[in-house]
Amino acid sequence: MEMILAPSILAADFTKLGEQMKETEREGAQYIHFDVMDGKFVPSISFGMPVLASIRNAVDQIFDVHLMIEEPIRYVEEFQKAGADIITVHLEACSDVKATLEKIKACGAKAAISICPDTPVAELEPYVELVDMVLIMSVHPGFGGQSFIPSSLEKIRETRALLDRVNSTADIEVDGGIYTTNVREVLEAGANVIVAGSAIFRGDAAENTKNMMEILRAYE
Ligand SMILES: O=C(CO)[C@H](O)[C@H](O)COP(=O)(O)O
Ligand SMILES: [Fe+2]
Repeated sequence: MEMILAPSILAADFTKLGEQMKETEREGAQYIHFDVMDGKFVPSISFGMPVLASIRNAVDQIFDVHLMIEEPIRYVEEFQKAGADIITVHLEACSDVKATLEKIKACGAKAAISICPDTPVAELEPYVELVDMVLIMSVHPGFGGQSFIPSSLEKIRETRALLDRVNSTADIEVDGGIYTTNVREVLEAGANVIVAGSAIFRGDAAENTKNMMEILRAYE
């Protein structure tokens, strides 16, 4: 299975964002992770469609858009048009999860579902056959730079067991507090898409990507 790195630009230096994204691309990061926050589902506000559209063509990486917004069904079409390849919505944020996932697929993007640290994996069960990816949050969504919550490892194992039964081709992405020091445990638990913000963009993005990719490739 291909191990994928998704650098989260939330932690990037926005005065040189294009160049930093290119550095991660040159060193082998296959995705760019784009965190959208609405100040309601999560306390903070980040960026939205115009920013995505403006950076979309700076790189050829897959744009992995993580919507931390209430009722994301309202915006999936606009994010797809702005350049999203994968759109992740939170189970906790949707009044109709199935309709939201179907709308993502209908506009031509890949659909993913995420759960917060306090939401049990069992709640994913009705939706896993509809998705291309499950995102397990390993921090409470809303901010970069937090510490990895250790109980996430058991949730990753449970999700892998669920997918083995229902949708074995789906990916498991994990997001929050992942560094070269703990990424091995996350991969060993069954994840194959790793989001990393601070670990990539604090310091030398090229060097950090290279080091993370070296670990990921050893698990392929
Ligand atoms: O979704 C997120 C926060 O809600 C971010 O993707 C995540 O926090 C990445 O940042 P870091 O690697 O610094 O923890
Ligand atoms: Fe994220």
